[in-house]
Amino acid sequence: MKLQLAIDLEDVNGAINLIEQTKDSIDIFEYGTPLVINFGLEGFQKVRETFPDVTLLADLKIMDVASYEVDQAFKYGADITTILGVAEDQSIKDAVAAAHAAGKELLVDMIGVQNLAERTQQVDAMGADYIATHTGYDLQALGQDPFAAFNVIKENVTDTKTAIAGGIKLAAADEIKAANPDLLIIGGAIATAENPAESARQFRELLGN
Ligand SMILES: O=C(CO)[C@H](O)[C@H](O)COP(=O)(O)O
Repeated sequence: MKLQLAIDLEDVNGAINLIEQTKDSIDIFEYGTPLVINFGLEGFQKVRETFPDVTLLADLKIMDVASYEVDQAFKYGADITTILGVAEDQSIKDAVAAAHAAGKELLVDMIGVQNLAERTQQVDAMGADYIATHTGYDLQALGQDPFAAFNVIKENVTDTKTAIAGGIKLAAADEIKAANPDLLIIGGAIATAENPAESARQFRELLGN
């Protein structure tokens, strides 16, 4: 299981500071959508220039014009980018093709997908690298957690790696271990902790690798 830190802060220097504090414990750093919206890929480039060797995911949540947007993410230094599972099939196929032509990876974010089992099978057949269940902040506020949805994804993939995101805390250690995703995505539980380095270290210890 790999550990991804989702950085949903509102400033690039804060993101850089957080990476510096946690980089010994984290496999993949996510340049979150709020950073994309506020500072675009030029902000992302600053993170890449500061950390040439870390694995960076640009959370673009692409919906259309997929090959162009995927290409842009990689042009600015991303290793992985994201498209939404509710996008058109053609967009997801174009995104997979563009990512693999660049020798990079694509994560399909299933936020908002209603027919999860069927859509997971369809996306799995399109050749994406990761399929992620994602309970967004708006549903987290209503008390939903991502583990039930994650099991639907896990039961319906063949080769695609699985990921889970959305309000996951260390208190869910047993559920995390039982779910055993390929990629565990943690945002606020590390980023807004009193001691992010220690929180990241505790998640790393839970993963046991
Ligand atoms: O993509 C996101 C929001 O759209 C977040 O990065 C994801 O939900 C993980 O963060 P958290 O653990 O704080 O929910």
